[in-house]
Amino acid sequence: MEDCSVDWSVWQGEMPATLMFIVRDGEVLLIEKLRGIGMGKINGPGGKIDPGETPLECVIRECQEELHITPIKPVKMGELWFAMSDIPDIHCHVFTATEFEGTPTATEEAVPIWTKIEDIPWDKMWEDDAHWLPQMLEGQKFLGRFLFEGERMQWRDVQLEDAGVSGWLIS
Ligand SMILES: CNc1ncnc2c1ncn2[C@@H]1O[C@H](COP(=O)(O)OP(=O)(O)OP(=O)(O)O)[C@@H](O)[C@H]1O
Repeated sequence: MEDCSVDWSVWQGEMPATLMFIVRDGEVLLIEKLRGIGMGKINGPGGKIDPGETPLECVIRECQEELHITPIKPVKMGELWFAMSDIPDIHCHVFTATEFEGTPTATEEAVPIWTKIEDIPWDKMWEDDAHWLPQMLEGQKFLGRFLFEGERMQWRDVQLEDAGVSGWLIS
């Protein structure tokens, strides 16, 4: 991979966002995203953090809005730093949970898809996902930094456990 043109030591995401991956019985709750950034892709529920909201508050609200469920005791597992070419840079906080209230329901924003971990459809997801989601689903915390040109990943760096967590911008 070529050198990265981004100076990550001063990088600040312009758009704070969240993602949630609920895991139960060897399956993960994914969505087909019907609108917003990454429309048409498979991802976890999540979205932009509203002004005054914490990442935890945001990820719970987005699960309620997109799937009509409330995750219980979400755990922050990682940060994703996306330097983008055509949209603002995204600073995403990634959570997991094993319990939730409600029934995952299709909405105007998302269609829920329970997926066996071994059947995750990488070719329908953002390119970076294959470089941190498997590790996270095995319980490892992480910091992933990625440079995108449009929808194509140009550069990546993923740090696991303490090496990653110590780089988080928000604990
Ligand atoms: C570049 N590689 C990427 N890999 C994995 N996930 C990515 C991603 N780039 C963006 N994402 C996620 O996509 C959602 C966008 O937010 P998005 O749905 O547009 O926000 P929100 O639901 O608030 O949308 P509306 O403005 O209401 O349409 C948000 O979870 C964000 O973390």
